[in-house]
Amino acid sequence: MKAAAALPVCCRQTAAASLLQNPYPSTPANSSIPASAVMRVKSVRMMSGQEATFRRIRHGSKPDSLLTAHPAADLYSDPCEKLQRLIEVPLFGIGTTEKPFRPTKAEMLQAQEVFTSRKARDIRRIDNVVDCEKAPLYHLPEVAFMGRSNVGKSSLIRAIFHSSPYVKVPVSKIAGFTKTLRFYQVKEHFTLVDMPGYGENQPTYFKECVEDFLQHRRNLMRVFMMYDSRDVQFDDCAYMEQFRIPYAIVLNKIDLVNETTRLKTVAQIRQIREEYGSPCCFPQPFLVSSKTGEGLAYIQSFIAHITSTVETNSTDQKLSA
Ligand SMILES: Nc1nc2c(ncn2[C@@H]2O[C@H](COP(=O)(O)OP(=O)(O)OP(=O)(O)O)[C@@H](O)[C@H]2O)c(=O)[nH]1
Ligand SMILES: [Mg+2]
Repeated sequence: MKAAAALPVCCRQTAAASLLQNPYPSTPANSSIPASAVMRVKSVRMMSGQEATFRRIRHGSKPDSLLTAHPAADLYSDPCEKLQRLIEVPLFGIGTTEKPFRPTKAEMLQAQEVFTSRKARDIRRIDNVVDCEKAPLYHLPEVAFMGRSNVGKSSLIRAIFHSSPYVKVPVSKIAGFTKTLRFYQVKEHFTLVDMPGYGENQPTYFKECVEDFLQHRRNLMRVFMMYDSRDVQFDDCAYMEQFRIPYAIVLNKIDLVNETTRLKTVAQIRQIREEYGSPCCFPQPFLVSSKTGEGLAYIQSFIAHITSTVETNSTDQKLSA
């Protein structure tokens, strides 16, 4: 396939440079969400003890369920839905055909079980390659996590596997830590792929490695475009739109930003989709914290849903097919 566009770090030399210049401005000019509505948002504090409990579960020796361990906590509610309650303008859903992903608690518990391992081989790393042609096609659906260095891709995968004590996902505070495509197989259901980050300390072979993967991987169901909630620039989405790669936006590290910042970013995503069309972008962004576990159950459910591992009836199938 011809390479007409490249990811932002490489895009200056490509024909798609103009498309990528600033397709998603950081301050939408005509946002239909009034600034006053955003500013009226009250800051909501995190539930006390939530982070500590999540840590205990993550490092505990026996597999546990994040959801059942928090019967009273809001770990299985969608942080995005909480934002929606604060304003009247819909944050996502353009027209009448788009419905947000709303798994029930029972469906979330089922998804949680998918990511829980009781044997070492249930969930495991199966490959670690630079050249995606060297990674076999596993005949399983694949989902991949991409984004700039240090946004927390590996940390999110580690958090997703928190009930699987046998699988180790290396993370580091040093940007550019993950240098290869790392494939994790989840039982006989699907594979998750952790990708090298771009920007700071990106590997020299990044373009070949990641673009080949994105353009040629036949089983790739969805790419999670990850951002650090403190510094969101949607300049890389144009690449996904151009190559028609289905993706969903993930705002990680929400523990580090307040409700107002979250709301502004989500409003910006809505604006972008309206202006740009964004047929490949899943309408609903996922707000998560790999550190506290907030939003984790939602993204676990979404992965289980799009890989047809857990049926989620509350979703418009058209959006996630
Ligand atoms: N506060 C907070 N810190 C986080 C969160 N997620 C990741 N981090 C921290 O961010 C740093 C980078 O995390 P990684 O998961 O290695 O980031 P990455 O995107 O995989 O980075 P590369 O492999 O370099 O592309 C680490 O110090 C993590 O502890 C989060 O949700 N909240
Ligand atoms: Mg990494």
